[in-house]
Amino acid sequence: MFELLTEKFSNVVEKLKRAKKLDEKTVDEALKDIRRALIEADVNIEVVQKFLNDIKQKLVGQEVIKGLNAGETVIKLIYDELLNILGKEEPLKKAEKTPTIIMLVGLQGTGKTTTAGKLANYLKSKGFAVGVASTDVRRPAAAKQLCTLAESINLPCFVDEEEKDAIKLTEKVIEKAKNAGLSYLILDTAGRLHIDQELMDELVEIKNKVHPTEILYVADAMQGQDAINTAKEYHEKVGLTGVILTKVDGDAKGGIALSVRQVLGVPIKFVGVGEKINDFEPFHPDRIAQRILGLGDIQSLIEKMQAAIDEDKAEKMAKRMMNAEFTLEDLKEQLQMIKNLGPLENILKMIPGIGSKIKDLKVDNKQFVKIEAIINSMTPEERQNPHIINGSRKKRIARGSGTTIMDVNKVLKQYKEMKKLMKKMKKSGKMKLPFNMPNLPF
Ligand SMILES: Nc1nc2c(ncn2[C@@H]2O[C@H](COP(=O)(O)OP(=O)(O)OP(=O)(O)O)[C@@H](O)[C@H]2O)c(=O)[nH]1
Repeated sequence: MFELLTEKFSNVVEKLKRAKKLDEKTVDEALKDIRRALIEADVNIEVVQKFLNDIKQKLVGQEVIKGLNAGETVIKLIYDELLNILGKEEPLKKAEKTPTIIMLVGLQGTGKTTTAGKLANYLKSKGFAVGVASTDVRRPAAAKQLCTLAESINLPCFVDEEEKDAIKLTEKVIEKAKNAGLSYLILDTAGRLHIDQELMDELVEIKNKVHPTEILYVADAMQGQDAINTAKEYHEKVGLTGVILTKVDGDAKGGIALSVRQVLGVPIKFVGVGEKINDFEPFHPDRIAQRILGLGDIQSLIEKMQAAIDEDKAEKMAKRMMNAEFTLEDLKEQLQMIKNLGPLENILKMIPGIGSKIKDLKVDNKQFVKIEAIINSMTPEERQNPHIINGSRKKRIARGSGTTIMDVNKVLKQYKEMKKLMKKMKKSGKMKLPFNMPNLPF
């Protein structure tokens, strides 16, 4: 979702890094490029204006920061401003008395029910006793969908198909949930295709009845500014405490993520990154800002790897990458590890410097299997020293993997490209980020 922003911002960053001094022309050009990038990515126009004004103001009288050159100083300001508009990371609040009730609201089809299951699963993975409940009396199928999801992850689901009054239903399910000794209850509410006064009244009544600790608006990232406008109405009528952005894995332009905090004044708390129950993550503004600037997201990459392999191995692998010691053997090992982590592109995007080049490194999932077969057909020596792979070796590898010499060449080229980038970044010191980035493990 951040590809467009990453591509454009990385260009700005590259230009700034080459700038010798902070003259008006350099800064104006950078700001113009940023403005274009933000508008193209569908960022709310007022947010764009604020972003540019704040940077301009900070630049007035700005001295070059010690240890950085002129361009890096501007990059640091842009990073700070990105963090500013994305807002601070805010974890879920907890109620004084259990269960903490998290009410999910939003239009039909945004992924609300799926998100209720994902959030419950996420909290369960943190060791909490969690349950889900539905207050939708008009569409019994929605409650059924929620219970099927809950069943698949062994969590209790509180529904009452006989009850046709949403408020009475809410009272009943809350009572049941309270007796179940839960830490969290996720309350999925009814959705509509459009904003509807009757539904809003119902939501307000439910809110007053159950006093939820969190009221999270589930927004479909693909709907861009429309989703923000709808969220605004929900916020005015019901009062939101946060947003969950779904379908971030799609080709949404990313502007919505940069607009929510400023327009609504509430944080994005989680993002949905796929259709599966585990495709769900807390929203980390600092990591997103790094990713947008083309600085990668090593922290998320390591966390993803840790989920699939042991910690030592993940750290060793990341360090090898940071030192540009990356061999085809490493690539093969990574391919095996990340098979369960979704499309390879999503992983590559987290590697510093690769996010912005991702278009040149397109690896689709069919290719994924092919790459593995090709590397498997190499000898261990060839994997460590790919430069020894000559014409006859290529022929043998292609035959062994059921592919063509062209396919083998492609893998070697992609590998070389990755290695080149890592080397370049190591040399330019970009791996050691030019300023203090929080949360980096090195
Ligand atoms: N790619 C992707 N699809 C998602 C994500 N979250 C939900 N979906 C899909 O979006 C569709 C709608 O999700 P639901 O959970 O049924 O949506 P809802 O808002 O509850 O809609 P109703 O149940 O119709 O009220 C489903 O096909 C989900 O699999 C996500 O993060 N990424």
